[in-house]
Amino acid sequence: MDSWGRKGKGIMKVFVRSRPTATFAQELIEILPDGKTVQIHQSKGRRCGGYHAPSSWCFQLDGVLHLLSQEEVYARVGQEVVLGALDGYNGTVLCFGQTGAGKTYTMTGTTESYRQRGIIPRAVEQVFQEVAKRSDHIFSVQLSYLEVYNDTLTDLLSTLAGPQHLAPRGPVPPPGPVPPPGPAPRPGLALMEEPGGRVSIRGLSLHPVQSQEEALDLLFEGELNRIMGAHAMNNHSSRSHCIFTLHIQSRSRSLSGTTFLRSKLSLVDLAGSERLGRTGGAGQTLREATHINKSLSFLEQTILALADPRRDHIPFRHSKLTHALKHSLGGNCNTVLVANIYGEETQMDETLSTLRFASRMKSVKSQPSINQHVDPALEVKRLQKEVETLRDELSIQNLLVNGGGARYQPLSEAQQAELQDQVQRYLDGSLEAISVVSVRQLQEVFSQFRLAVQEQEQRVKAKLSQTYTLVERGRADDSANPKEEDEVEEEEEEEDEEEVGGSRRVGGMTGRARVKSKRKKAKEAPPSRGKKPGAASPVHGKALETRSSPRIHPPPQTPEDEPDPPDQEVQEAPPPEAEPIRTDSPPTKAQAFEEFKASGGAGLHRLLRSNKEVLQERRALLHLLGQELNAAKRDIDAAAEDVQRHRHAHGRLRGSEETQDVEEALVGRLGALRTRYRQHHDQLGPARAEVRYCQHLVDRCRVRLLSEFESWYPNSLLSPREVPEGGSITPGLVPPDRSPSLGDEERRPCEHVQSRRGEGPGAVAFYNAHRRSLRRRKSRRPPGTLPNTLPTTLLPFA
Ligand SMILES: Nc1ncnc2c1ncn2[C@@H]1O[C@H](COP(=O)(O)OP(=O)(O)OP(=O)(O)O)[C@@H](O)[C@H]1O
Repeated sequence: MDSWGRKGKGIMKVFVRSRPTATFAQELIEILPDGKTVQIHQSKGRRCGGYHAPSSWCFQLDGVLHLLSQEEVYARVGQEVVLGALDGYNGTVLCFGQTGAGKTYTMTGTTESYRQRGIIPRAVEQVFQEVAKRSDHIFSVQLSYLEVYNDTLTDLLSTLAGPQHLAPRGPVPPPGPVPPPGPAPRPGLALMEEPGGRVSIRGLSLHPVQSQEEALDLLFEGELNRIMGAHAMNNHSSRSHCIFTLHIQSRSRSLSGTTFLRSKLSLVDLAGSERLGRTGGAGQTLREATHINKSLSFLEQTILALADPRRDHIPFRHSKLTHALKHSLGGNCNTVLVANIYGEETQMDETLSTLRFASRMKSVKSQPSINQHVDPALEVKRLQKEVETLRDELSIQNLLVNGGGARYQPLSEAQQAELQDQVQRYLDGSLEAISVVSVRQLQEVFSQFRLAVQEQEQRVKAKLSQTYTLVERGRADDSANPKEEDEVEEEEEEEDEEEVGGSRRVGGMTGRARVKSKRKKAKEAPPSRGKKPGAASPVHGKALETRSSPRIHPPPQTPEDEPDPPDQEVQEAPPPEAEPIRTDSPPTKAQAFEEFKASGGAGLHRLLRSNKEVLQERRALLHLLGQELNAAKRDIDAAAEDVQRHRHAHGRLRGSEETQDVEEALVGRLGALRTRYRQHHDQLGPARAEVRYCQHLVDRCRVRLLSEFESWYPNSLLSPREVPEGGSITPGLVPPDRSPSLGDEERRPCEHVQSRRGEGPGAVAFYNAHRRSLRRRKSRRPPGTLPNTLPTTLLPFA
């Protein structure tokens, strides 16, 4: 699929969008039939009649979005940029224009209506739809929301906990009055220029998001925190510039892919340009307007500099806004500008100035390029594999062309013995030179020399010790238990065979780590306890007993290696068979676990068992494959030796046809064996991955079974007074009188959401996020105060 965002034509796209109004100045604003040109005619009353004053201006743009719905606007403006961002191109959409011309409506839309949502929520929806479609890639999406107000940076999402921060957290505020709603000030927020020229904002929170709903939740949270104000031109005016950024990272699922893509999609709602006299502001509003105009004027200067090929310095650092947007204007970015105009006669001066800005922006060049990065760890793996393949190829080539002198595979035992013999003969002087044709052989020769030197040293030491009756000590301890390694392997195997035993694996160690720990403990234990089953504490004894007879399903118990035993009873009680079960007391945890497996946890238990069966099957296959691989390797060594032997024996008769046939047959066999080896080898990786995955599933099932048991145990088997305070309750077991129920207030929006499901695939996520933002707003507003935002109107104001 080819599209603008990915072809990267190198010029910014500029659209004009007009705010609908009943008194649209049709005589003065003419939209030509090509849908791309706007002509502005000077009103007769205002024409100054001078020689230089033109009576009309013509602006050629990429499209005029007049009376178009939000959906149509997004299709023209946003869709391609978003697709580009998912393919690794940086993308920016900016809304610019006079105050009240519809920038926020275009960028965010109304948060109450799914149909009238703007570019940001639509972009979020498209990103997650595409992520779901592109199943051959793994995506990660993070977002940030920055506000530039009076040339100060604010994190609009700092009210939320949990994201990554690049700056240290601010000092703890002293006790005092409750702060007003909105983001807490983050003194650490600062623009940083990294080596290589990349601009980052220290302290701006980055929020990982997994779904459209999560992202919208954050968008609406940020909207709550934006600084809004009312003035004569707009009741609900954004007094700041806002930059909503999606940071997208993707990598191919294929194991051979070592690169990943990282792109930024910046969606910018600029504050409105305004004539100070017309907005009627004073004090705070006037100060804000001065800052807004100043930063927009710097933006314009920056854009003019970007558009001028003779300029080698671009004044990005003049304002926080341009500095933050350094890589979002031109550069390697797909940039789209929406110039919002308010087409009433009284607004003609502002309209003209917006259109002039738009046409200047159109001449800014950009060079979009994919932001591809190499993952060093994966690259090393790929290169290692390539070296292995090349080595194989070299050795085959050498065998076929030069008669197989040089070898690039590890040396066989026979070859090592041959070299050892050569080294010995060389050392005792019966051999003039050692013939070496590969680096591996050279290394082997060196290690044979080292061995020879070490042996010589040993001999000298032994002689000396005999002479001076020296006794060598300290070796006995090391070989105290030669079977230990084997036992470890066996124990490890049995660990895997073992049935789930209550809470013993939750939070504990796994596999080899557990065995090592046990071995260490066994060493540390007093000698009288030894390794005898049952000699230690009951639980310890039981655990060991279980190992010696893996077919008996052990009851759940706390392993001795678990850091915090959850239940004293299980730790200290004698084994079940030692104490008769008291009918008037609750069953032990071990018995309860058996019961749980037969009742509430039966499904999970069955799943665990079948997963384990699959795991065992896969392991057996892997084992078989390993054996076949070893056999193939041995066959190759034998066949290579046959070839050598044949050449050695028939060296002088090489020209004879019969000898050649035999040699060809031997070499052919060797080739076939190598192919078989490679086939087995290729299967090994996927087989190992399968085993790992099955093991992962088994582990998850275990953990799930245990955690469900932990929830089930106190509620099902103990009387209510025995339920520990704060003990968890499994949803299915909650008594009806304790079940959580939705209040009227909660239920109503749910019904509302249900009824709106038909509006579109993302409507439910949109309304869910909206509902949550309303709740947050309500909970933050001090009692008795009015909402801090006014209802959004769809009608033009008078
Ligand atoms: N295309 C449109 N369709 C319907 N209503 C619109 C449209 N454009 C703007 N409006 C309405 O006009 C009003 C002002 O729009 P908005 O707040 O988006 O302007 P703005 O350019 O962001 O202003 P400011 O710079 O002061 O923040 C809002 O009530 C909005 O709903």
